[in-house]
Amino acid sequence: TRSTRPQRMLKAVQKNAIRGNPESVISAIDYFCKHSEWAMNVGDEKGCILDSVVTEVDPSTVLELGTYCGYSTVRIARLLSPGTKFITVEFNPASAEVARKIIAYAGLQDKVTLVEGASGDLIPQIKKLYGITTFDFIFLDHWKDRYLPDIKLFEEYGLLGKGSVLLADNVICPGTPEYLEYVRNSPRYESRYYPSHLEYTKVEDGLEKSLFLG
Ligand SMILES: CCCNc1ncnc2c1ncn2[C@@H]1O[C@H](/C=C/CNC(=O)c2cc(-c3ccc(F)cc3)cc(O)c2O)[C@H](C)[C@H]1O
Ligand SMILES: [Mg+2]
Repeated sequence: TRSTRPQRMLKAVQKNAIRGNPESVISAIDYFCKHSEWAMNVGDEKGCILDSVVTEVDPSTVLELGTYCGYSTVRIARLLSPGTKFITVEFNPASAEVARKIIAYAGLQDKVTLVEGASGDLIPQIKKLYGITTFDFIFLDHWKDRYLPDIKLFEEYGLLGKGSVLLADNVICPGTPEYLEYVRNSPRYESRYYPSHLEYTKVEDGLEKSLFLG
């Protein structure tokens, strides 16, 4: 049967990247998306903003919602200090399998815990299952209508501490209007918009960084 786009992306990584070299894995995926098939990775332009926020926060605990093929997982994991706890959540088994292979090809499998399942099911159990009290950095890149319900779960289960940083992809395209309205109007967050473009295109998009004030 015909391969899937994530499988073709994995093949491109295995063919064009150097095993154990995260930069080459990132470049191989960006090249594939620019010259072969567009895919919904955060991409190189927004990826640089992601890199700068991760570097600035230098988190001890990280959560990513929506692993997809692992592109942003590799971008984040390559910047983390040793001993950082990084959990990424993906509920599509086929995506999770491709992501595991791409993360492993980059040599970052020991830095990442990929959990297969739905964020809504996992979030209430994270303290118990992983011994994490609060997250220093959270990257939201899953279904856009789930950003708001999930941030409310973070609050409900006490997973945010003073200074926790949330970074949300696609706040313009496809857009996350309810989430934006919430973080921009809630007195519990200080939000800032980083203008950019939809991955591999000239379409306007951007990232919203929200600092939890406690
Ligand atoms: C239980 C559900 C919630 N809990 C969940 N728990 C765990 N994993 C979850 C959950 N919800 C979803 N996922 C996983 O995350 C991935 C899904 C990611 C979704 N991303 C987009 O839709 C998007 C679209 C465009 C775009 C822009 C313009 C266009 F023209 C076309 C496309 C651009 C972008 O940058 C985008 O990130 C993966 C496929 C899916 O299995
Ligand atoms: Mg995205």
